[in-house]
Amino acid sequence: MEVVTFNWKFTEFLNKKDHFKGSPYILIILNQPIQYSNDIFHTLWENAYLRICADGGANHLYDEFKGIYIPHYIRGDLDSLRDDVRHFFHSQGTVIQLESGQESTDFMKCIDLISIKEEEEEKSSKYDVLAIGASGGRFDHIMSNIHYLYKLKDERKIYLLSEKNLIFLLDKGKHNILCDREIEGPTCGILPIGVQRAILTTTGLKWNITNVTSSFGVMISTSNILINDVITIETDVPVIWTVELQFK
Ligand SMILES: Nc1ncnc2c1ncn2[C@@H]1O[C@H](COP(=O)(O)OP(=O)(O)OP(=O)(O)O)[C@@H](O)[C@H]1O
Ligand SMILES: Cc1ncc(C[n+]2csc(CCO)c2C)c(N)n1
Repeated sequence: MEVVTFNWKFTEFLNKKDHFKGSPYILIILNQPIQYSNDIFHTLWENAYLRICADGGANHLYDEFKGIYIPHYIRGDLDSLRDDVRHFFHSQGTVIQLESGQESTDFMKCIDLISIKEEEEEKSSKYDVLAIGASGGRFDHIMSNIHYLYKLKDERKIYLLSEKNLIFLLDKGKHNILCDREIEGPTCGILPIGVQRAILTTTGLKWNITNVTSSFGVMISTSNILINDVITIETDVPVIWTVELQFK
């Protein structure tokens, strides 16, 4: 069985010891306060292939950085984008796209844009997405952001990144997660969201399990602790991996 490896190497990436050599990613700024230090945000921004604000995400970018960072696109139903922010970014060359459908969120509308760009570029592979601001604030928004990890799991890798958490989906199968314990951990969790139950086998954690059934109302692994740099997880259905982040 194929083993899927996740390797973010946050420290190397954020210290810019090395130019980012991972797969190219697209940065989506969601409508939440941007809580990173300037250095970290700068690195996330600089290394992105394309930068997109989901509607009111642009307000935060503008308020936080006073127009230093100009996104390629602002997209959404534009019910959150302030007029002063719209005018400023428009004057700086940002493409502002109104998509008024009320069946999908502005996050999803931004991902639709990425698919459109990939078709235009006739790309055979899909860009990874790094979405910031996905896990704070409104619970329905947080769940919707996680829902899109499931919906798009066969299409591309999406990472939800906040100042405190990294969240991504593990599809059914075997995974090696290479953790950078300078920044990731100590706590982590495996969440069988959207499935009836998952049968899990793990190594590298303080509380490992072997062929154990995990489901809400029975047992879920939260407040677990990384004890190795490499965590292995085997699951028979998709589950959510979450790890605490402590940026120094
Ligand atoms: N409080 C929040 N917590 C987590 N994610 C959020 C939150 N607010 C917004 N987002 C994310 O940012 C995106 C853009 O925000 P925006 O406020 O424009 O939302 P929306 O999709 O128009 O939904 P709504 O109209 O219900 O607010 C959302 O689609 C969502 O992914
Ligand atoms: C069953 C159902 N529930 C809620 C919505 C509303 N909704 C979902 S995404 C979205 C866009 C937010 O900008 C809105 C308004 C719907 N359409 N269908």
